[in-house]
Amino acid sequence: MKGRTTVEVGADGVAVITISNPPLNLLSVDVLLSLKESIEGTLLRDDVRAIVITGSKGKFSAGFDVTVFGGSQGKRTRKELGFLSIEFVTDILEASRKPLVAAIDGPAFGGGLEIALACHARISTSSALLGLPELQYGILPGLGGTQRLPRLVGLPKALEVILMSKRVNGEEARISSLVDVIAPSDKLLIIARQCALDILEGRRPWVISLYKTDKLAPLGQAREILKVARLQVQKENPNLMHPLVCIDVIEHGIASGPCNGLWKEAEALQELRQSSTCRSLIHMFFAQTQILKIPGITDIKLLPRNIKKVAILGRGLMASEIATLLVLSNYQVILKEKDEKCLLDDICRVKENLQKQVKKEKATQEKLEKYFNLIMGVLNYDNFKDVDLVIEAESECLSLTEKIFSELEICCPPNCIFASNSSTLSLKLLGERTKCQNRMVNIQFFCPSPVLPLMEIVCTQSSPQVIVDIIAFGKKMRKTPIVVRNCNGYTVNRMIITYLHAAILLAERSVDVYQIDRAITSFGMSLGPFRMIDLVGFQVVIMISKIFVENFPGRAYKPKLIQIMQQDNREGESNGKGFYIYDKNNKPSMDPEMMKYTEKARTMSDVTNNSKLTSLSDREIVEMILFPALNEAFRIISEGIAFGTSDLDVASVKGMGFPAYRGGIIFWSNSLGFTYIYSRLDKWSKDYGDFFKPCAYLLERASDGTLLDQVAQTKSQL
Ligand SMILES: C[C@H](O)CC(=O)SCCNC(=O)CCNC(=O)[C@H](O)C(C)(C)COP(=O)(O)OP(=O)(O)OC[C@H]1O[C@@H](n2cnc3c(N)ncnc32)[C@H](O)[C@@H]1OP(=O)(O)O
Repeated sequence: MKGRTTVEVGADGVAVITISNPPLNLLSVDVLLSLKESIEGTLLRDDVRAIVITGSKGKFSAGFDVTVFGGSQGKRTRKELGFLSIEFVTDILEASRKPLVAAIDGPAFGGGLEIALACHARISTSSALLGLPELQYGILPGLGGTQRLPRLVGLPKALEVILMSKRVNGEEARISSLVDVIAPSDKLLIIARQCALDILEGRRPWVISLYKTDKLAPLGQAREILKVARLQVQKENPNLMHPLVCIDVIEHGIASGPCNGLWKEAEALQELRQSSTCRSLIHMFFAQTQILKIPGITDIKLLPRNIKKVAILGRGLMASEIATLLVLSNYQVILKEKDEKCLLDDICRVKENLQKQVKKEKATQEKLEKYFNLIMGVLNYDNFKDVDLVIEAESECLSLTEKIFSELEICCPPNCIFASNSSTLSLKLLGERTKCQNRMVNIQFFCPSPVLPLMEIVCTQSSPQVIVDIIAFGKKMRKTPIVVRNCNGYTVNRMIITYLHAAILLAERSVDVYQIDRAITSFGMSLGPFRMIDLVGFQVVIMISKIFVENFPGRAYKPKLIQIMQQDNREGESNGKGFYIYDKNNKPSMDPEMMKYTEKARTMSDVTNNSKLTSLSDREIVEMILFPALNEAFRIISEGIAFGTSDLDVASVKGMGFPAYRGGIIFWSNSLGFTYIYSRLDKWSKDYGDFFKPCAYLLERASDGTLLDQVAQTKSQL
């Protein structure tokens, strides 16, 4: 048996039942059966007057072990379906004739929180974290959460928590009545016991969440709220069914009564847990825990050193973007620029970026002042004596950067980490020319940063300690760090630039730019390739394309289209004109002049209008654009640049905007089959050139039929 519950009865007549399945007290059928047995046992004992449920070692329960979802368990009978949620949680736990109180510390997620919701009161520490994150796994709360939460906190708040998988701390939970009392950790059990006795003796109400009605709006009003929620989720994720199913289940409970709602919830869970969306999202969950298991680095018990002060060597836009990210995570920042004017421009941009946070209600004006005071603008190295990390975002020129790093070696403390943000310079060459290669890394951020939260840490001779420090630094900035080995063009850029080049290749051969963006976003990418080029800026894409063509002359595509457009003063969103035209609120609209540029590019490339390409279906467009990126991903794996295929799955989702519900680019490719991918690329390479030529590694996989990353695969097959 994995996990169990223990019972301790005190002299006050209160039984404390503790869920124990370390480290997170995850739930399983075994744990729930043990909980059922413990509850039934205490209900029978005359010396027990009331019951407190808690979790061992300060952790209530992080919910169900999600490895039980995503498989295909066949059809279940109605009785089996409702067994845990109805026969146990509702009919035994919530219906208990002795009061039950949940004492919550640490995580109370998913099924863990749902058990607490069925108790007659909840006592929590202020730092506990509560949430129903099931939608993140393509399922819905399945132990009554869809019915009890709206009745406890009201429909709008419940929708916010469930649909956005929002985690709230104890304090926030108290404000919304999800929690009844806040208690310090060391008094949690004492207060919970007292609360249970208070309920028994009528000093506190005996609340059965499932039958509460005071927080529920009348049916008509509730339907209006649910209608808005449906529109919102359809707008945000048109390809996903499960959020809509969840809303239907909530509505069913409001319209037909909570017991009917519980049955509908159980049936929906059974259906959703077998979906490919569920399998893919669970794979993503494990891939994210996998990426930071780096042999020889994260498994040698190194503790991250505390990075407090960060210096940025400026280069306009990027320097101010990084400075904004840093102050928002409470780092002290020194921003160094080459002259007063550039410094002033950078500082103004940081201020503007921070103001946007206030506009979006992500920060208050008061906090903004605090953040802003964390920045010091300088023109020399005088204040670099105690910096922990320097991020060089100044030069893309090797000799200049080399000079900067040798100056830094003199001005900074001996443990200071030197990071470059260059997208083009060879970290290896740079390292070899300085004395500090063991404390040197490259850090890549991805644009637009709020949509693409990836942080790529590129290392050559970097010491494990430095990598561990930078991983912790990235996490503190709420980034998803992945660690890769150094290579020309850098890992994620290699996939992204191939993806963008494939789109340009099609556009230069008459496929409509806007049809491409539509097909790609319908597939689920957060941005179409042309919208992405506009956002990143033509200048950057041209620069990275150049590096790519230099480094991979045999297979790189040489795009003409963006240069032609740039000559016509198109830079992307930054100057309001790119593949789209932008209004003053940066809202894009299609540009009727686009054809002019694609025709010119076609003439320059000497390619003719190809009727096969102009009649491509959306699916064919998606494959012609994503398979080359996949091909590049296979090369990256075969070169040993990534530590595991999970890195590329996470990188594609967090750095390219690949849909998480397809499990990342490699997981998706496993589902399509390598023989198919190989045959498509092979055919296109004969028709349109070596850009599409399948790599040797893909040929091997197509021949022997093995899946990639068997370990991650098995873990997610559940
Ligand atoms: C029927 C019900 O309605 C359905 C449900 O209950 S769905 C489940 C809802 N629960 C969740 O989503 C919780 C997800 N977990 C988390 O957010 C975080 O693990 C946490 C905040 C609880 C703790 O974070 P942290 O202390 O950093 O630990 P973390 O490294 O993430 O996890 C420790 C290990 O537990 C695993 N784990 C965490 N939650 C898990 C879960 N729900 N299922 C399976 N494994 C889980 C992690 O993969 C990791 O495994 P590893 O040691 O092999 O790498």
